[in-house]
Amino acid sequence: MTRTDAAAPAATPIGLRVRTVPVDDTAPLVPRLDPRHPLLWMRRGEGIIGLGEVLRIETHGPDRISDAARAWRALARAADVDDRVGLPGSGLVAFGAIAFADESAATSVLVVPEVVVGRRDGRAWVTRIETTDAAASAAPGAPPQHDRPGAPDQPDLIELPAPAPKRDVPRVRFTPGAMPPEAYTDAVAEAVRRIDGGRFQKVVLAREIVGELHEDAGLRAALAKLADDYPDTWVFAVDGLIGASPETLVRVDHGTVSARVLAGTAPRGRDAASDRDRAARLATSTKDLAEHALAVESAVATLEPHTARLDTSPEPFTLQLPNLWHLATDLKGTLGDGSNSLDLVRAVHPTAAVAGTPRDLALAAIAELEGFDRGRYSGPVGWVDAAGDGEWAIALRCAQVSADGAVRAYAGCGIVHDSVPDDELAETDMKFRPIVEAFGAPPPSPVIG
Ligand SMILES: C=C(O[C@@H]1C=C(C(=O)O)C=C[C@H]1O)C(=O)O
Repeated sequence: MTRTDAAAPAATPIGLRVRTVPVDDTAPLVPRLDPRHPLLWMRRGEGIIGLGEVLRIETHGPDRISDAARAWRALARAADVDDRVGLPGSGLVAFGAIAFADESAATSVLVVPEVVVGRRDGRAWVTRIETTDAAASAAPGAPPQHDRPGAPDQPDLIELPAPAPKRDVPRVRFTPGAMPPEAYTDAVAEAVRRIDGGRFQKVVLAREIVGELHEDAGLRAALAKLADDYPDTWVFAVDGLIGASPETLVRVDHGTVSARVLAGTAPRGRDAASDRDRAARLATSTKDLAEHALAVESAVATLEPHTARLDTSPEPFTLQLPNLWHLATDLKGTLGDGSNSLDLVRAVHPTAAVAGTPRDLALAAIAELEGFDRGRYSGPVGWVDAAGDGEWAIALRCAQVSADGAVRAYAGCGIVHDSVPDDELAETDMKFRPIVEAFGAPPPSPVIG
């Protein structure tokens, strides 16, 4: 595995040989994941998994996204790609997870796997990636590349790991981490005071819960549960960051661009009637519509300069998830300036859905009032291909699992002038549900009608 610090002076880009072929395999993706180092991007059963690691690009600091974009362009340009499938996610891809804050200690990564298995539109494929350096340094006497099963010339001969049987989800007991509940409601009250004082319009404040994962447990069962319980979200795993996000930061596919903005949240009802009522109240709530409008404005303002055309769905709609309702707006357009998906990630991150409005004042308030490092929570997570196309979500409803088994999960809420601290705390509990249940814990609070 090669590790590249993208901020270092440009060295000769590493050569990659990439071959994608169609396969008949129709087995689900999740059981094939490497439980220790899962790489996953999936929605409604379709997507890609990565096995092994050829190289990673690591970046830090305020230029972490543009540095990664530059390093990726150089790598992709030098790659020899034979893609016989031509679907989003085939050919050369890297899985990425990017830190939320400029000053975060967390590393931003693009990980290039050795093998990618993908499924989309009823088709399946396998991609084999290797460095040409590795090919050149094959030991004397080793069989020629094309005779080895799984060599790039014959990726269809790759022996895929057998799907693993379903296992129980590992039990993790979560306790408050940075920003325990009392500190959170205090921070929300202080944010409301500052908003009322005219300092800014909206700030997103998050809190953390922490747990310990048994060293043998692996992450496959937790990911299987996220995928089963939240099929309509982006279920992801990149370098220990796992989650199920409903929010599409940006997708780029052959010159088209799309995004889904979420802001404004309500609990699900206890029965069908109260559930409908919850959704109807959310759709007409002045507080939530105002909070939502700020998030849409920020997404449009940051995407528009890169598009020839950009349309938004006319009214925010209510998006139903198993744990809550969101207000949602879809954006769709065509690219106008040759940007790739990482360029757009750089342009839109952090949106008002996870930072606030105005952005700079909101970020300063987050640093002061939250006071902990969000790591990759609320940062971009997704994948990019050789042409720069890709799919990126905002890393929400997620946890970062470290090599030592420490699990840190995060959830936050947009605070506006009429936010009520206890309601916001309850909303974070709803948002923690996917991840705490994926780790075998009971829901943190009952769904109220
Ligand atoms: C910040 C989070 O979610 C964001 C905040 C929302 C809100 O405040 O209504 C809704 C969706 C997300 O954009 C989170 O899940 O941690």
